[in-house]
Amino acid sequence: MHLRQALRRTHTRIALTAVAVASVLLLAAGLTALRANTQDNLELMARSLVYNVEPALVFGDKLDAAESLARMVRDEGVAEATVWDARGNVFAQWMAPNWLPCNCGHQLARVLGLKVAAQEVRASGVVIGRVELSSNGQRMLAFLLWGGLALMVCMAASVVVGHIVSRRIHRSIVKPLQELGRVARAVHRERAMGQRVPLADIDELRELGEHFNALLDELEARQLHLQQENLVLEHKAYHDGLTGVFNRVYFELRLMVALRQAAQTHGRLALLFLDLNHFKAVNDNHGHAMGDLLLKAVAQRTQRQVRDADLVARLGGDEFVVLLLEPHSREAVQQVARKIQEAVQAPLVADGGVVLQPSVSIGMALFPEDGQTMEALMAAADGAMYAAKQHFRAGA
Ligand SMILES: Nc1nc2c(ncn2[C@@H]2O[C@H](COP(=O)(O)OP(=O)(O)OP(=O)(O)O)[C@@H](O)[C@H]2O)c(=O)[nH]1
Repeated sequence: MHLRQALRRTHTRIALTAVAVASVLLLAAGLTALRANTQDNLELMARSLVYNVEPALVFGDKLDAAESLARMVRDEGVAEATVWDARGNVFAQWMAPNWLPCNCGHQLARVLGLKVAAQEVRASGVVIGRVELSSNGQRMLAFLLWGGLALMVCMAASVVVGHIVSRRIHRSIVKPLQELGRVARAVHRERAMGQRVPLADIDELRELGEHFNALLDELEARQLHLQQENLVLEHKAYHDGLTGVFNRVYFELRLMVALRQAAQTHGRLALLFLDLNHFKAVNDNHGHAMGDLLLKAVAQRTQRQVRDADLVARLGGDEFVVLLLEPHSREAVQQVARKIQEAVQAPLVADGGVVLQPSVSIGMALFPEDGQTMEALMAAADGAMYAAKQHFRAGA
């Protein structure tokens, strides 16, 4: 069952019970008071009748007694009024016309214990007759009917009010709870950390919403921190710390994938191996920092000579490698190698006016003709670079 239905049901039950209990108690109290008042009235009227019918009894004037009866009790809620003579015979009588299909008022009066009001008629201290009055109970019946009607109206009003109250409560309690659920679901399923719950009007729920939002703030900050850390770690894992180009791990991964794809599509690949000449002398003569500067310059200069899709990596020390994807021909690769060599070997002016004259040996290998596995291709490029270095040494 939904909370809204439960609230509506509970409110309606409480309201109906309260109205019913209050109405029954009020009706009971009202009837008791009315019964006492009716009994008093009957007694009072019986006493008045005694004085009015006494002359008629003394003179035996039944007509006058009947007129007195009718005149006095007609509109006073009396069911039956009887005057008895001293011998116990009916001297005069008046009976109220009954408009109702049943004798409900009279029966109600009996149920409520309303007694017949009786008074003796005396003349000169001698009992000459008796007067008896019984109530028709119609005032009490009317009270009961109007009270019942009012009870119905109150109950209908309670149902309406219960409905309105439950809707208000639903809006102020259930809606905020639904919002909490919606945001929690979005965070859980879609990792939507940017979502926040709107704050409710009810203090306790607003406090809950504030705590929830604070928790989301913290989670979002942690997630951001983790993402940044992951990026840094990923960068560290695949990049060379000094030069910023890719490292050996990443190069080997990419070469493996490129070889597989090239084998499937009958494509071509080219590998250039670079090794600086006499790099040790730079370190020795100008210091390690100058050596680092040269390594960074070599990385940048090489990177500038290739396309974005190609890959430059530092294998370690003064060794670099370039992976060229889909080269047109061996001549095209040789041309790229020449461009790289020219760029790297341009003079490098360091701070303090020191001018370095870098030199590099480059070896190349092509897939598939020079090697079909990663190891074979790298060995071929390394061999070619070694041959170029030997050539350089022989010339130097
Ligand atoms: N500044 C600097 N030097 C490094 C770094 N890593 C390696 N080296 C040095 O680079 C040099 C590389 O050695 P080699 O390649 O044998 O020296 P080379 O003088 O270039 O010898 P050839 O290649 O035969 O011409 C070594 O002296 C290493 O100490 C680095 O990160 N920074």
